[in-house]
Amino acid sequence: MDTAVEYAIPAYLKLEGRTWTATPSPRTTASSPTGLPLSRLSAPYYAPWEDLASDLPRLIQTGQIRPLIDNLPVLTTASLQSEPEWRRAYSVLGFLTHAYIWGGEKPQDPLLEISAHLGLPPCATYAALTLWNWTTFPEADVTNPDNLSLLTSFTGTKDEEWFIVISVAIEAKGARVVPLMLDAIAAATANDAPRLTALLCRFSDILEDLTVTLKRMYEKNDPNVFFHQLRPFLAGSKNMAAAGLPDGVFYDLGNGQGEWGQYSGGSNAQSSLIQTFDIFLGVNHSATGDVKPAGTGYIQEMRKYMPSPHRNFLQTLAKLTNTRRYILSSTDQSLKEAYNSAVLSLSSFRDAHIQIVSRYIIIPAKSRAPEQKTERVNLATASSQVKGLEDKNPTGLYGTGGTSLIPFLKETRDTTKAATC
Ligand code: HEM
Ligand SMILES: N[C@@H](CC(=O)c1ccccc1NC=O)C(=O)O
Repeated sequence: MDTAVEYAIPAYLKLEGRTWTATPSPRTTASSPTGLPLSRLSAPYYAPWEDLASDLPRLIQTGQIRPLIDNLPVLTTASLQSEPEWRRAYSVLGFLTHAYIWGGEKPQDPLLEISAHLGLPPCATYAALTLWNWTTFPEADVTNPDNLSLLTSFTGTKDEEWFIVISVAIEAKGARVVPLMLDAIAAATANDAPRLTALLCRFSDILEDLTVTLKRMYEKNDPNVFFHQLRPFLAGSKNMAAAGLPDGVFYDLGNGQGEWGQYSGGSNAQSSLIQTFDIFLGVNHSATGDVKPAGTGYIQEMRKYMPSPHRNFLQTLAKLTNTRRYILSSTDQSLKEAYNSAVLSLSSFRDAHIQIVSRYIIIPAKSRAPEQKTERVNLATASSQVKGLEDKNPTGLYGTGGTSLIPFLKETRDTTKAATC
């Protein structure tokens, strides 16, 4: 296996500690694999959390999850030692939180502390559900979703597993692009147009390969299972009045104290990968997506739902990137062509994604739900019933992040395309 370059997240994190100006040797980010997400907190102290997490589908289906979570002891973070342990704790508590809210509210101090430690909000983000929630076997090619499996699941279905591991495989493949982009920035700085052209062509090839992996979503994730069984659990607590959470979720701090919070649900928009590509190519989505506070778009807002090192990486990359400026001022025709096809490969990725959203959300939302899942369906479509939003979106459908899906996704696709020169 191609060592740690293939592990998206470790590669990102390793880049954190570097200065990014010099051309890295292709293997500097690959020297030592950081390893897989921790599959279990080994300290017996945390067994109450792990035992519920490992049996989640059954406990949800049999209606036992709420009383069991109510009776959980309030554990402290004192026994969390390594960063992988903090991440595992975050992932497990993210699952328990959403299982409690949607499977039957009361996340306690540890989740607030753990999320503060990681620079994440106290809910099931993409990091909890995806980045820190998979495993594989020794020597496996982690860019192939067939080799990946899930640690914690809401439904216990293959469909849920496939939905998540497709993203993990994309992260792993996408990690290869990170050193490539840094090389490209260095090439632009050195006024080396032929090298920049070659790197942009490789960028396009990898992006096309990511689209192939994205389209594998259809293989083992049934749209009806996704929409009716899984998706309700991914929903957040923001704009969820119609689902019965007018004020969001109460975070109990104990001794009668607490506060209400509203958070977006989990979404791949909370992955730093695609945003890295946008920043590198100079695609600017700042006006895209209608979220408060005014002046910041949804894509920008979603950075708050990323682990803080990812957020910092994006910020630094935005300061460093010079490729688009360099290409615009260049007269080199093959460089411009290479840049345009890189941009178009990213907009094709977004096109394939829009088709997936039609298949997995728009179509199932129109069809009738299986009998026993009626209540779940209400939850699945609840965000579309939020008062005041219907008029803006005739399809009545919203992303887990609360955006009106298709118009928003088409806008990000069109903004991408518009970057061609
Ligand atoms: C069944 C599978 C999927 C469905 C139904 C789906 C649905 C959606 C929806 C509704 C949004 C709108 C905003 C939001 O809710 O955050 C969104 C955004 C997004 N999704 Fe997906 N998604 C799926 C899989 C993926 C995968 C595998 C990726 C992998 C990279 C991905 C990448 C993104 C990105 C980057 C955004 C932010 C918008 C953008 O940058 O264009 N999605 N997705
Ligand atoms: N925004 C999507 C959900 C989504 O993309 C997602 C949610 C949790 C974990 C990973 C996700 N994305 C991709 O595989 C939706 O509206 O259904």
